[in-house]
Amino acid sequence: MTAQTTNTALTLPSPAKLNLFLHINGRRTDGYHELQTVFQFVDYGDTLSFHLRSDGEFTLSPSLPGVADADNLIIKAAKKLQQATECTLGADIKLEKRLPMGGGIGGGSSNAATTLHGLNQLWQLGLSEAQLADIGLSLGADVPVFVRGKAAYAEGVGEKLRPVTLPEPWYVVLRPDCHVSTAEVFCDPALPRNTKKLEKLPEDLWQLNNDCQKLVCDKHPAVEKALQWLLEYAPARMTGTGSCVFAQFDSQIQANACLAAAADTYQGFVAQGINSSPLLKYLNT
Ligand SMILES: C[C@@](CO)(OP(=O)(O)O)[C@H](O)COP(=O)(O)OP(=O)(O)OC[C@H]1O[C@@H](n2ccc(N)nc2=O)[C@H](O)[C@@H]1O
Ligand SMILES: Nc1ncnc2c1ncn2[C@@H]1O[C@H](COP(=O)(O)OP(=O)(O)O)[C@@H](O)[C@H]1O
Repeated sequence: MTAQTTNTALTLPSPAKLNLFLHINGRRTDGYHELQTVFQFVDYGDTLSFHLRSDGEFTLSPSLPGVADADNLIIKAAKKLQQATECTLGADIKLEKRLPMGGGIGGGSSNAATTLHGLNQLWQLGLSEAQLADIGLSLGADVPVFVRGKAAYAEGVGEKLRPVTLPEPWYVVLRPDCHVSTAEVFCDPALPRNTKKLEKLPEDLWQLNNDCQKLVCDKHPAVEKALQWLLEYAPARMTGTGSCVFAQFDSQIQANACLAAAADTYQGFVAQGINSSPLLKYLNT
C-alpha cells in the first residue's frame, strides 16, 4: 500500500480486519449484542484519495455498485465529521476497492475510519483519535478499532478496545460466493447469545470459536464448503458474521500454495496479519 500527502491532497490505505474469534455474550436492550473478539489487521485493503474542496461539497468516484453514494460509509463519515466540527470544507474522494463487500472483513468500516483520519488531517481539524473513534462508533460498531489502528481485544459492542500483541502469521482469506447480512445474523433466533465471558484471553485463540459460524454455515452451504476446503490445509475459521473464511499459515509460501490450489473454485487473497494498521504510518500524529 502506498500513500502520499500534500496540503491539498492525501492518499491513505484502508486495510481489512479479521476476527480471530467471536463470542456473543448477551443482547442489550437496544438490540445490539455484547461480544468479545480479537481484531487483527491484514496488510491488504482499499486505497482512498482525498482532494480538498473549498465549497463544502463531496464527490465519490467510482461509486460502489448497489450502494448509493449517500449510503456509502465514506460519504456518511465525511458528513458526520463536517457536521461535528462545523467545517465548511469538502473533498473529492477517490476509492480503489479491493476488499470484497459484506464479507466480515470490515471494508466499509475501514473506509469510514480512513475517511475520518484523512479529512481530519486535510481540513487541519486537530481532533484526537478518541474524538474520531467516538464519531466512528455512531457509524458502526467496527469503526473505532480501525480509527485506533491497533490489533485489539474488544468487548462491549466492539468499541471497548485493549491493544494486544499477537503473532503476525500469513492468512489465506476466501470469499464464498454468497452474501451474508450482519443484521440478519444478529436477528436470527438460532444465534447462540450466552457464551460465558472470558476473564482472560488464552494464548492460543484457535481454542476459541466464532459463535456465528455454525448458524451461517447451516444457512449458507457455500460458507461451509469453503471452510471445509481450507481445513484440509490449516486451522480455519469464519471472520465476523461472514461470509469470508480464513486459514493461518507460518509462511507466505505455504499461504500462496493454498491460494493457488483454491484459485479455480474461490476468490480470495493472501495477506499477513499485522498488529498496527498501515493507516497510522501515514498520519501526522
Ligand atoms: C460483529 C462484527 C464483528 O466484527 O461483524 P462483521 O460486520 O465484521 O461481520 C461487527 O462488530 C459488526 O460491526 P458493524 O458491521 O460495524 O456493525 P453495525 O453496522 O454497527 O451493525 C450492523 C447490525 O449488526 C447488529 N449488531 C452489530 C454489532 C453488535 N455488537 N451487535 C449487533 O447486534 C445490529 O443489529 C446492527 O443492525
Ligand atoms: N465504503 C464501503 N465499502 C463497503 N461496503 C460499504 C461501504 N459503504 C457502505 N457499504 C455497505 O456496507 C455493507 C457491509 O460492508 P463491509 O464493511 O464491506 O462488510 P462487513 O461489515 O461484513 O465486514 C456492504 O454490503 C455495503 O452495502
